[in-house]
Amino acid sequence: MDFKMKTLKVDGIHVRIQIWDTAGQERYQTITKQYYRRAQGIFFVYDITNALSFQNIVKWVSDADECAPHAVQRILVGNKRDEEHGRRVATEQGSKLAKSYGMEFFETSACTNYNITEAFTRLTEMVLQAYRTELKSILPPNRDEFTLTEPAEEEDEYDTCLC
Ligand SMILES: Nc1nc2c(ncn2[C@@H]2O[C@H](COP(=O)(O)OP(=O)(O)OP(=O)(O)O)[C@@H](O)[C@H]2O)c(=O)[nH]1
Repeated sequence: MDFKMKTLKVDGIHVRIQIWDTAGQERYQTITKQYYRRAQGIFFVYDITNALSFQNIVKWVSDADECAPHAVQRILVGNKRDEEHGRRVATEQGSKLAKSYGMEFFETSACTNYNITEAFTRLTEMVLQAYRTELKSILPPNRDEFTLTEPAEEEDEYDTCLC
């Protein structure tokens, strides 16, 4: 299980997000489910060059449905967009599946950084929207903006991709 912190500025608010990268292997499934319980947003990520990873999304979504809070925000991601030559899952298949779940859909590349910030920003926006009522209750009066935490001076970038 990988864990990272990242500060994003979304809708004028500095939001510090905790990112948990859960293990994809079957044997860790019980532990992985524990992490869904406190999740506010989930990316379901498959590899566009691996049809099996796309088929497995159904299982991840069903686990999350079982364990995650009702208000959890979800986005489907097809990663490795830089490997177009090895593509096994068409963009349309991804967007169709996302639509069937009522999710937004991004194709990304962790290698070239394609759509990474966009996907994280969008999920953060969706979480802020979903938890707006709770957020308002902690906003100081007469403030249009609220810094949930000060941005850290230096933070890790997203995982470096060794590909
Ligand atoms: N070309 C390319 N390779 C990538 C990309 N993202 C990850 N990889 C490579 O894919 C391999 C698997 O990446 P991981 O991040 O370990 O994948 P994972 O889904 O977290 O794997 P689990 O730990 O089993 O859940 C590594 O060799 C990465 O370098 C990408 O966008 N493009």
